[in-house]
Amino acid sequence: MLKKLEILGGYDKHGGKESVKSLVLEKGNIYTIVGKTGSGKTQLIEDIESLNNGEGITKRTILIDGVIPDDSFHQGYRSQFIAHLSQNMNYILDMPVVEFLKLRNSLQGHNNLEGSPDKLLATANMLAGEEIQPFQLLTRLSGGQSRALMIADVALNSKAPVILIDEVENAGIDRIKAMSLLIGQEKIVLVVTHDPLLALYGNKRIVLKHGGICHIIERTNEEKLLLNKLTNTHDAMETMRKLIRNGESIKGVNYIGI
Ligand SMILES: Nc1ncnc2c1ncn2[C@@H]1O[C@H](COP(=O)(O)OP(=O)(O)OP(=O)(O)O)[C@@H](O)[C@H]1O
Repeated sequence: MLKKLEILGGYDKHGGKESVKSLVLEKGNIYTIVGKTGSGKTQLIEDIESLNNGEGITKRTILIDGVIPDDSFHQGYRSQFIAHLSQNMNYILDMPVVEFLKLRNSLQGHNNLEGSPDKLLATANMLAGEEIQPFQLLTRLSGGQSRALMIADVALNSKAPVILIDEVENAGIDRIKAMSLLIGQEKIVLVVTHDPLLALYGNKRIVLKHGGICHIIERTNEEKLLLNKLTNTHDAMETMRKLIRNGESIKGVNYIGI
């Protein structure tokens, strides 16, 4: 059972040593990864995903519970250790959503209740802006619906203790619900984001510059209060979005925080 993941600093794009020599990531925490375009956010996610062993362009080293994972770990367990939600859509079959989920469960031989097709669909629909119908074809899902399905799948079915998420803000899903769904599972969650609400949602922010981790910001009490206000604004916006989408007028919304 994973206790901690550790990133040992490597080199930035200019060949300088990263200011942060070691960063320990613990279970039950969300870490957001922030920085300008091209600062190396995705590269950091890739280093973690590939469990970089001091090589590659950044020369970072990823330790699992204090040690470099050996070859047998890479061959046998790595894919179950890390779940990566990216912009890519990996479902390629063209069949109704519910049939696909049933087929997948039977192929994997786990008909456990957690990931039953009905529960997975209901969970995905908590996140998707537009409801996914059970008999909708997979290839007809919108980007947001696909994303919602993948996040629900990882939250309910994946045993991976580490989750890497590359930019969910433009995915057309309720990003705060998605985060709370994932964080409820005692996992290490790393999220690349430019969104202040998501950034403040994390306990720590990993700041990148010129390809190197330059510092770690702990969320302050002031930011925590701000997060509450932003969450109220977000909830009000979501309610209004639904009303507008349904062709209704905006009334009776709780405007606290706006
Ligand atoms: N430490 C490093 N040394 C050398 N090259 C690096 C380093 N970190 C990142 N790069 C390279 O810099 C380029 C930009 O990095 P990356 O795509 O990770 O940036 P990003 O912050 O995710 O950008 P965006 O916000 O635009 O998606 C990539 O080609 C990446 O491989």
